[in-house]
Amino acid sequence: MAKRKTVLRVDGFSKSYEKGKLAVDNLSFDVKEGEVFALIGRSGCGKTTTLKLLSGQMRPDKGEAYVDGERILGPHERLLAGHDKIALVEQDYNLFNHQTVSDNIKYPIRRSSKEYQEYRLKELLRICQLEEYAETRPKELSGGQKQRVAIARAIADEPPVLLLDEPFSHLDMALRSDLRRMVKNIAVEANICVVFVTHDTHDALAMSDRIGVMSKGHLLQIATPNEIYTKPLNKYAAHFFPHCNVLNQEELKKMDVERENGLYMARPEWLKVIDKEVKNHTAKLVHVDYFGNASYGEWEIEDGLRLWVHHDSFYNYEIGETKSVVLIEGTDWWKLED
Ligand SMILES: Nc1ncnc2c1ncn2[C@@H]1O[C@H](COP(=O)(O)OP(=O)(O)OP(=O)(O)O)[C@@H](O)[C@H]1O
Repeated sequence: MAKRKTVLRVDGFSKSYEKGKLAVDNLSFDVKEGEVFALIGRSGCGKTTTLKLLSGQMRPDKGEAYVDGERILGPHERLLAGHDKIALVEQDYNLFNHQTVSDNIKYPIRRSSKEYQEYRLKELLRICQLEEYAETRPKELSGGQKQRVAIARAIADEPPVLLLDEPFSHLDMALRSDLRRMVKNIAVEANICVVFVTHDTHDALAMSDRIGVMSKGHLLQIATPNEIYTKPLNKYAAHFFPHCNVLNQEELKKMDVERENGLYMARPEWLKVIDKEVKNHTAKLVHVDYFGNASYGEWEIEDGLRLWVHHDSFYNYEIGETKSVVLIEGTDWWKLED
């Protein structure tokens, strides 16, 4: 595959609101053309502040960002807020409710020729699946449709970078799936690099090429969704995905697993329930989280030692039932850093 060029480079961003308390702490990352990059992390870890620094709403105390090699200016260096090369879609969409969808989308390119405006509008209505709503006003649209208009308007002027703040937080599961696909298509088709912040680990895993895990203002780990899921750096990154098993050396010993001191992780899919009795692996089912297409069973191996196990949709275990829980072949406990 051809090497993609870096479009956005963030170099050592730091920002504090209060003296001595860094909201963003020496943050560096880069995003390539056509790439979707997710920033995930617990509430208050600095995700929104990072987007505000990037979108030019706020000035970093330290550090710089570059788009196509050109330093982006802070709000104190510009007459108008924001950047032409970086578009931000905020959670509340900020659409013009008294104008039609078409007028909203054409707003950023209103100074271009009429021919270009019409050509671009047609293209954006198609990409964002809004053709039938061209003459509708935003107040008559659903949340998902409004989100699509906001994205179409943000990319109208062909910015190389698109920032999305919690893009799908108001939407139901079916719509989220459609929009994830749309954003991914936009990134590839228009060669835009997309940075989005989210609390939703499904959105991050399903949509991004790489994920940055933030903690207390800094980036803990940057990796592909698969690496983040299977090889998280530490307990914080591991627990970002629910139903995660993190055990220490002593706990592993109870299952005859000998390891050096430290913490170890196994995803629920790495474990399975078998009928055969296996010494030190017998477990009682104490709880089930049911999701329709699958479920997660909490199995108690010893008093207090519980493991989450992924069950497929055909499981028929009863609470209180005793079986054995073992690792599936080809998987192993993953060592986490402190
Ligand atoms: N305007 C502000 N004044 C003072 N402190 C702020 C301000 N905005 C954010 N903070 C603090 O900065 C830190 C980072 O906040 P930020 O909103 O960037 O986090 P976040 O990861 O986006 O959180 P969430 O997921 O809840 O939106 C937090 O400790 C927050 O309390």
